[in-house]
Amino acid sequence: MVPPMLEKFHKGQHGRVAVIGGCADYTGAPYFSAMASAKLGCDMSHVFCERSAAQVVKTYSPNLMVHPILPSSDSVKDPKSINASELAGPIIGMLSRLHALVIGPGLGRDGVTLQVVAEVIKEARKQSIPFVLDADGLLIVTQDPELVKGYKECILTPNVVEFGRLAKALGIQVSSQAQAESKTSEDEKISKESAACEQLSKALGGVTIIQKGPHDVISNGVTSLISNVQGGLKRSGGQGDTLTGSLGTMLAWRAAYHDKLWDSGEKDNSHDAQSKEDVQVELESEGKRMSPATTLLLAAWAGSSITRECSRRAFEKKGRSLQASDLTEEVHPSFLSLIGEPEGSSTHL
Ligand SMILES: NC(=O)C1=CN([C@@H]2O[C@H](COP(=O)(O)OP(=O)(O)OC[C@H]3O[C@@H](n4cnc5c(N)ncnc54)[C@H](O)[C@@H]3O)[C@@H](O)[C@H]2O)[C@@H](O)CC1
Ligand SMILES: Nc1ncnc2c1ncn2[C@@H]1O[C@H](COP(=O)(O)OP(=O)(O)OP(=O)(O)O)[C@@H](O)[C@H]1O
Ligand SMILES: [Mg+2]
Repeated sequence: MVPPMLEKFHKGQHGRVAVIGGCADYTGAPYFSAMASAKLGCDMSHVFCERSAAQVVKTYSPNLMVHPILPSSDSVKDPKSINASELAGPIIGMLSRLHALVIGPGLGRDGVTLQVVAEVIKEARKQSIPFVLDADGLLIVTQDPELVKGYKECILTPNVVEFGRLAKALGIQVSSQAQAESKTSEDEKISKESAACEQLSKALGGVTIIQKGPHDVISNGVTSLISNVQGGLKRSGGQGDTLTGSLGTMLAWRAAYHDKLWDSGEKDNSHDAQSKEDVQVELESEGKRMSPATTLLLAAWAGSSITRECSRRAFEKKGRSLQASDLTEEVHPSFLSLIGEPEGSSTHL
């Protein structure tokens, strides 16, 4: 699924990813997310943020393209009477040029902003653009689950608290951590946790969920995986942003794989994997193209594993002083050690 580095490619073909987030309160989250996308290897990394955040994010890095086009109560005349779809126009106008969106890092909870982003989600879905929803973006789903229900090109990345809120909104019973802890074996504990994730994914019509925690549980409602690559021991804020950015690039690469941007040397596959068994066969066999359900799980697993490896490496160097920005520096070495350059890549001239 990872495109090789070839001389024939032009700018943008390795991925155009946009992060929607960044407001007066939070400027770090969209930066960490967009930088993870860029450092993993996408060609163009955009941030669509509130105007008060834009200059700040730009000063963190000249590599990002930062657009102050996300409205808020502070930037509209009358926050009580807005036309959300009209206000979403400038962002919607850019969607057709993007391969993937990351919605939520540092978005904040301003009413106008959330209404506008809900319009962007509707349009992205209409255009079949894959997206990741995190942080305050998940609040939009908690308030209106129909926005994503049944959309197979989307990944939600809730932490423990966000997972609880989503489960409550959808009427799903989540066993408390204490209940899971009380299970005798590790296997039993994991199966209890993946059951809740699987149920939530089913209730949302098969969206993919990465439930973050001591290990990440990934489920599309039919197939569940556990990502248990060793992580670090420091729980600083902002590590979830490396996850969303990495997922953005993985989704862009996945789109390139399905669009046959390069000859992967695999045989065409007319069977569209749906069941757990089908997905397993595709994951274990080589030489045949994978189906979208399989590649989405793989993208989720890769993003999760890379983030945990970044955290482990950064913790090894920095110990308890680890900050989110330390993970950013580990994205490429983590990619190389977990995945590596695909065959056929010309990484040296
Ligand atoms: N540097 C930055 O700009 C950062 C911005 N962030 C943004 O901050 C906003 C709010 O995000 P929050 O994550 O604080 O969301 P919430 O405001 O919903 O707070 C969640 C709370 O749950 C707690 N919590 C987390 N995991 C827990 C667990 N396993 N058990 C018990 N409690 C747990 C956290 O300490 C936090 O206080 C989002 O927009 C987010 O993107 C964060 O991503 C952190 C970094
Ligand atoms: N106990 C843990 N052990 C190892 N890794 C963990 C642990 N808890 C979380 N992680 C990892 O840390 C990353 C961020 O997860 P976390 O639960 O902190 O998300 P978050 O609260 O949304 O973070 P953020 O502060 O960025 O919003 C994920 O990759 C997750 O796998
Ligand atoms: Mg978070």
